Amino acid sequence: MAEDLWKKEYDFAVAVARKAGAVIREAGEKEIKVCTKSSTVDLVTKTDERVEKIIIGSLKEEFGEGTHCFIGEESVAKGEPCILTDKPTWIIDPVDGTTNFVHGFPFVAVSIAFAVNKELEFGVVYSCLEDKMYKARRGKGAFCDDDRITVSDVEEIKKSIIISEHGTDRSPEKVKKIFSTMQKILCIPVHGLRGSGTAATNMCLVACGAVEAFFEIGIHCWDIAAGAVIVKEAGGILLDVDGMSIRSVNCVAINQALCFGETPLLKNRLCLTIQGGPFDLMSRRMVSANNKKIADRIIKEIEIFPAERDDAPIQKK
Ligand SMILES: O=P(O)(O)O[C@H]1[C@H](O)[C@@H](O)[C@@H](O)[C@@H](O)[C@@H]1O
Ligand SMILES: [Mg+2]
Repeated sequence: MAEDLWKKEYDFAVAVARKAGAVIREAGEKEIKVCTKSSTVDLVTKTDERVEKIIIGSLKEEFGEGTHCFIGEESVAKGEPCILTDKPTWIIDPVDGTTNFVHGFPFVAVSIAFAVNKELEFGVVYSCLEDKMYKARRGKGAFCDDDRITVSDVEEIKKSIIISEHGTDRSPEKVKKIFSTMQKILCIPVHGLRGSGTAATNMCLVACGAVEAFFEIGIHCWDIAAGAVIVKEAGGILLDVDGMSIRSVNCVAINQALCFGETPLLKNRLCLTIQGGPFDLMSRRMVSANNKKIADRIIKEIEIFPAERDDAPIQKK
């Protein structure tokens, strides 16, 4: 019988995600709930680092040191490289929804993905305060616990709920673009705009059909790697917002745009359209949706801002 490739790693990832979720819940009980809210919010929780160490330690113990590579949010924050090679690689966000966790806002997820030859083989997202285990293996469907999940069949943008996040950057120029995008999408109009505070959970909500699309500019590979497999295996689509293509050229408008920058009037005359490109795990931009029609419609409204690629060379300080 053909070997069920990576099944052992997948099953172990589910078990480790559940173990990590229990640690997060216990930390919430011990560290968070016992404090007054104001002191909690100031708490710089070390739970993220502790949980990532538990996850990576368990994987190394099970599969051997040096067998696999690791990309973990906390390890990268400490200077580890964020480069996806052909080697079997774990991509880990130990606590997705850190701000939610500190506030006791009930959406916190453990996100564990596994890639080989730069292809995502499986993803596991454990929403640990809801006790929901979302999981998917490439080519084998997506599940929440033992139930098969599929994306929504809605095609009309006006019947859609779109989910996104404003991230952690509060620089005025980025905040302006983020909220201008959200305003344009809301006023299409769509049925609603939501945000759970964790990208991984947002993508699982796309996969189970609760919302039609999730997008975020500035997101990291560890936030979305597992959710990407789950959305795709649930029948959804993943795109990069890869910039503008000019449908028709108006030279005067081009010159004006070069002089004055793009304005709404010019954008129309320039007939600029933002196209969705192939999903790029490291690009810091992503749209996941139930279908291309919904994805393309919201991509048109997204105002991109630059975000250094996750796999960009580390600048020597
Ligand atoms: O909780 P994180 O692992 O930091 O990721 C969050 C991020 O903090 C938040 O700002 C949003 O970008 C969410 O989509 C991420 O999951
Ligand atoms: Mg995260």
